[in-house]
Amino acid sequence: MIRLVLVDVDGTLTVDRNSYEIELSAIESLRRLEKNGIKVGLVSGNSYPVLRGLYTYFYFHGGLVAENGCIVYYNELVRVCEPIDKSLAEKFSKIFNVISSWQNEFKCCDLSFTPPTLSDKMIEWAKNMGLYIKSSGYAIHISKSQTGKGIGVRKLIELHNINKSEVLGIGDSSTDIEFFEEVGIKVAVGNSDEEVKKVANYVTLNNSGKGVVEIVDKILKGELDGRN
Ligand SMILES: O=C(O)COP(=O)(O)O
Ligand SMILES: [Mg+2]
Repeated sequence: MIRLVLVDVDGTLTVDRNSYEIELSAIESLRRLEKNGIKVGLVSGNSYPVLRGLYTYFYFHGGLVAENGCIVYYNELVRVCEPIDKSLAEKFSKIFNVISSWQNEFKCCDLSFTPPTLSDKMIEWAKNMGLYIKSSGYAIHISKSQTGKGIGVRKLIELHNINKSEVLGIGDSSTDIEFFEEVGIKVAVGNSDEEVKKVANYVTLNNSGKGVVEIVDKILKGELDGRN
């Protein structure tokens, strides 16, 4: 029985993977889950203030995981990672001529940069600095801990005191693969990275937010957890 649905934001709740426009029909759909007793949570590389704002006004009640797993909120705020030296934001953006996200000012542990293209030189620099580096397709992320959304999702599920088999996750990019390892049912939206589709239990026919609408319909019909 699905009791919690966790959704990535950029590329999953948006109209497409290269857009910041929220697919409003996806939000309306997820609210149907909440009305049917299934809580909805957000899991993203975005900062806590951004995610807490979205979570509050989407009127979801399943909690959130921000900063690619480092910050968890569900009735209480839990920081799961080591803080990063924030001066690295300016250093990294100068060395590689990338834009340091405005959100970095509001982050503790995971810094992000655009454009999202990861180069071998960046990977080598991060390794030499003892940092971890990845790209979500929207931004490059560097952190001190080997964070991943999975570490935060595991903590959030613990706070819910439920089993991972009762949790369904929806995502689109490589940063969602660790997230998927911590949930029972893994859903990739239709335009996901191929590596995400490979590990998914279900790939939606529709892309991004419309894929969320599609999967919510299936959940409510009981088609995904063996009830139909
Ligand atoms: O912050 C990013 O890089 C993208 O965010 P996401 O984890 O919601 O896809
Ligand atoms: Mg995403």
